[in-house]
Order: sequence, then C-alpha cells, then structure tokens
Amino acid sequence: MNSKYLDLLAQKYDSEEKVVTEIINLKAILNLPKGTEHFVSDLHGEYQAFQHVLRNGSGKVKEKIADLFEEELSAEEMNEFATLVYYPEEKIKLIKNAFDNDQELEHWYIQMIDRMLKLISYASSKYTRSKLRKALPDPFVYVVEELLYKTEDFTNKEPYYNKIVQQIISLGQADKLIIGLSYTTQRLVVDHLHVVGDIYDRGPEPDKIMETLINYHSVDIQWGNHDVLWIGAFAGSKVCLANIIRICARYNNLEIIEDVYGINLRPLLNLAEKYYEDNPAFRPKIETEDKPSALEREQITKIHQAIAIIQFKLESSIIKRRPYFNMSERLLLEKMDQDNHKITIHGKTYPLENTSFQAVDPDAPDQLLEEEEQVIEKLLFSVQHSEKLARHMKFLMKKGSLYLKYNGNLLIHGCIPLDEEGNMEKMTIENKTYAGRELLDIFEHYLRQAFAHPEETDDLATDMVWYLWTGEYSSLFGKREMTTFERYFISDKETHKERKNPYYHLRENEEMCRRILEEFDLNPDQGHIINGHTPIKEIDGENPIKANGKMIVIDGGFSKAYQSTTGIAGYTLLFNSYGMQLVAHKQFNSKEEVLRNGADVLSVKRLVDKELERKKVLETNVGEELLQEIYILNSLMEYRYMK
Ligand SMILES: O=P(O)(O)OC[C@H]1O[C@](O)(COP(=O)(O)O)[C@@H](O)[C@@H]1O
Ligand SMILES: [Mn+2]
Repeated sequence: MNSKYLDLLAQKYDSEEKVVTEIINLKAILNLPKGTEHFVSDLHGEYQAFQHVLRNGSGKVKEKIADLFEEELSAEEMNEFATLVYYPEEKIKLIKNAFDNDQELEHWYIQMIDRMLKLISYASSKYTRSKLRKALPDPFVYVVEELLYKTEDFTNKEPYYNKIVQQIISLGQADKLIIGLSYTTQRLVVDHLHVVGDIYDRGPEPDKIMETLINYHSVDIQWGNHDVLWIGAFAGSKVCLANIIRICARYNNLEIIEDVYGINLRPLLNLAEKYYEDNPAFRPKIETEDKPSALEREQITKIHQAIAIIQFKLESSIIKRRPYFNMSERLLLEKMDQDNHKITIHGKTYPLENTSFQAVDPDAPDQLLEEEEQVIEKLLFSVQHSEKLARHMKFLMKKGSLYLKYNGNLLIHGCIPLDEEGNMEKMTIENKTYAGRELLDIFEHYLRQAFAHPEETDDLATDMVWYLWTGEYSSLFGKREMTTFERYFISDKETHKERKNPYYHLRENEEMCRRILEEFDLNPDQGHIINGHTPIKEIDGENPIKANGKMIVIDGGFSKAYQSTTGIAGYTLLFNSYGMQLVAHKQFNSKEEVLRNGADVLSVKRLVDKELERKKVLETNVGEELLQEIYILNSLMEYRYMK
C-alpha cells in the first residue's frame, strides 16, 4: 500500500491503540445483524403520504411497540403511543389541551419518557453504541445515555433516574426531549432508504420530498423517467423543460414551477393569452374546491396548450437529427392534414378534435415562432438560475443512478429492454451497439455528460436525456411510444394505448429474471429485481411478487391520480436481517386524520423471502466496505506500529 497514503492515515490514527480500537470496532460491527433497508418508489410529489410511511417505518415502529408493550397496554394505548412517535409535535399539543392539571401532564411525561427509552433501547439493540449516539437528539445525548444504560442493579439507581426525569420536566424540557426521542426512534427503525424512482410530477410537493431526502441519514435514488425529465430540463434540454411545465399545467401544479422554484411564467402566459382559447382537452386534470379559480383555470388551459405545442415542435427536430432514435412515427405535426382536421397514424386516419394548431405552420410544422423561441429561451435561463432547483438536481445526481446493485439485489425503476424472445434489445448509438447492462451504462454516461454541460442544449448527450424519458429502448420508459399527442387530439382510445416492452410480461418468468441478475453479475439464487414504474392493479388481482419471488414491483400508486386503478395507496418493501417483506398501504388521507382517530393507515404485510440464518453486516455492501477498511487499518498497523 502507498506509504504516502498510510502516512496521511496515521495522522488520524496517531497511536497504536487508536488503530486497534477501530479494528476491533469494525470487526464487531461485521457480526451485528444487517440493518433494515426500506424501499419506496413512485412518490410523485405526494409528500404527506411519503412522510407517513417514513415516520411509521412501513409499520416497523408499531411492530416494535407491540413486541414490547403487548401485555401491558391496550390496543388503543399502543395506537396513541405510535401516533406520538410519528407526529410528536402535534400529538403533544393535543394531549396538553386534553389535561386539566399539571399533575396529570407530569404523570404523562414520566410515562412517555419511560416508554420512549424502552423503545429506543429495543430498536437500537442491533446497533453499536456509537451509531445510537449519532441518532440521539443532540442537546440530550448525555442525559439520554445516562437514562438508557441503566445497570441491572436498577433499584439503587432508580431515585437517581427519577430525579433526572423530574429535572427535565421542571426545567420545561420534556416536550423537546419527547420530540427528539420520537425522531430517534423513526431513524433507528430504518437504516437505509432506497427511492426507486419518480419523485417528481403529478403530485403537489416534490420539492418537500427532496428536502426530506437531503436531510435523511442514509439514502440512494434510482432515477425514474419523471426525475430524468427534471434533470434534463436543468441540464439544458428544452424539450424536457416543455414537458415538465406541461405536466405541471395538466395536474394543476404550476405553483411548483413558479412559487417553489421561482421560474417566471409571465412570458409563457403572454404567449398563451395571445394564441389560445379555452379548450376542454387542456383543462387541468385535477381540481380541488378552492383551486383553481375560473380565471386561473382559463390561464392554465392556455398555458397548457402553448407549452404542449412547443413540446411537439421541439420533439420533431430531435427526431430528425437523431435517426437512430427510431422515432419517425412520432413526427405527428407533419402527418396532420390541418385543412381537413385529420391525421393518419399507423395507416389509419382519425379526425382531430379540440385542435389548437394556430401556431403551427402547415409548411414548416416544427418551426418555433420567434415568440415561442424567446419564451423557451427565457424559461431555460430561469430554470438554470433557480438556486433551489440547482440544489435539488445536484442532490439527485449525487445520490442517484440509473440502476443500483445493493446487497445482492438489482434496483431499477423501469426495465431492461428485451425482445419477445427475451434477448436484451440492442441499440446503436453513434455506430456502436449496446445492450443490457452496457446500454444502461451508456445512458447514464450521457445523462451525466449532459448535466456537466448545461450550456449545451442540442448535443447528443442532452437529446439522450429526452430519449430516456420517451424512447423505445429507454430502461426508464419501457414502452413503444408515448401517446401524449393522441390523448389530447384523438378521441379513439385505441390510439392512446402505449404498448409495453416484452420485459413486462417476461418478468413473470423466473428464468428470465435469473438471466437479468446474471447480466449484472449478481447471484441469481440470492438476488431479486426491484422495480417501480408500473402501477400494480391489486383491484384486478395482480400480484406484486412475481417470478417465484425473484421480481418485486413496488409501484402501488402513492400518486392519488392512480389510486382508483390500483386499489391501494402504494407498496413499500422492507429488507432486514430476517428477510424481505412487502407492505401494502391503504389510502392515506391526512396526518390530521391519523392524529384525530389515533388510527394508523392499515397495512398488510407479505413475506417475500425468509433468510435461513439471520443476515449479518458482513454479508452486505456495507460489510464489504468495512472489510476493506479493516484491511487498510491492518496495513497501517504493520507499516507504522509493528516494525
Ligand atoms: O397520466 P398522464 O398524465 O396522462 O400521463 C401518462 C403518461 O405517463 C406515463 O405513464 C409515464 O409516467 P409513469 O412513469 O408514471 O408511468 C407515460 O407512459 C404516459 O404517456
Ligand atoms: Mn415511471
């Protein structure tokens, strides 16, 4: 090992004892049970529902409460306590209002602090003390450690502990302590979070999800098609940018663009007001009682048309300059017969309805008007200068990837493009042909290149980001074509169907899944593929666990817009030292409801896989890293201290 490197390391470990202590510490960790991994996907801006799942650890908090207190507390009391752990600030407020006098409150504090400590002690039993310390509320670390590490000889110390708790209460710190301990518990039940794509679009608060993830103790992200659309916009792709605005208009969420990310929509609105009228096909899809007002609704409808037309024009130019995207069928503006309001697609002619092509020149349909050009330039400038968006997109890039191999599993939002026979589909880019893992790697390479060069707007890397959103062989899209145009302008629903890649039926087959795992150098006996992207329709009896447990699909529809088709409100997956469990969540309405009724969202668990022996850290990704650290520390020991 490089002696310079070891000299540097010796600055940190400047005594023999320090090295030895760290080696012993790391070896001890290797033998602890593996931490709990928590998988979520397709959050689609549903911050509140996501928060709830994080706060209850997909049922883990409740499970631990039941393990500890089943004998002692009623179901109602356990529910109350669980609600306190999920939403401590709000719950404390409610409780305080309900008590008549200080004694009652004090008694409650003592009881709750005691329960919290028991819960934390139990939830942290598989972690080192140092890890627990990091999870404790900062101002109370010393006090909590005193309280936690009670010796067996409890009777002698009891007055001492009671005194500490009394002091905390009389100094007015009890609320803060309970709140801190609640968050510690939430943090302890989940060691690491995987977000298997689609944080953005459709729902109202993707930015708040991003903030939560930025502050989360341990997380990785597998990009979804909607996430790369946002990355693409920030990286300079005008067509991705048109898409994100179009989707926000469609879902009545333009606040995300304007208020949250501070992007000025005024120039777009001016253009929209000039060219467009009300149009039923472009009214917002989701409306609430107070949003939007009649005027806003009309404005959104116009903006929606203006940006959709810009999008279609921009798509045409990319399709023409990238023949190997194989998308000439999507040159729809050119296929229109504008005089007769008709279009021929795949050899069949359909009437065009709800048309709004006043800005489309039949002789040059993909030409942006000068005004459109200016608008999109201004929007791009605004997007690329939004500090908040920059922070969120950088985080997506830092923690994200197109796929992830983690503890033997393959995590990927969409699919591995396959042909009907189950061969990996080939795509030729710039005269080189890629398939399977190599194809995904080259996609990721282009995406990172586009992000590194936001000033390039029409280069291959930037166009490729759009391909990832909508291309036939994109591992994130996984369908033959995106029928956005048809859904606006053609009423025949046959034209709206999007044909899925054969992957989506072949993944039911165990052999196929094994081959895919092998393609990624994973052990097919142990590994699983974990997918998001396609909502599982429980209503129709579809099973999220496929291919004899090799394939798990966790998109159950956090997205409110999709819950009526799935019949549930999302799946999450837990993988701890005992194995894997899939959790189906019932609809989450609001945290107010949880607080009011003390009731949790009911969730049903299904066993995916049971470990024959409890899995240890040694057998995980983290274990591999620790082994390397131990190896380096041993080298340091020999180099420095054993000569
Ligand atoms: O529901 P909407 O807004 O019409 O969007 C439908 C579009 O979304 C997509 O399903 C992609 O989004 P998902 O990744 O959430 O499936 C496209 O295939 C489809 O064209
Ligand atoms: Mn998706």
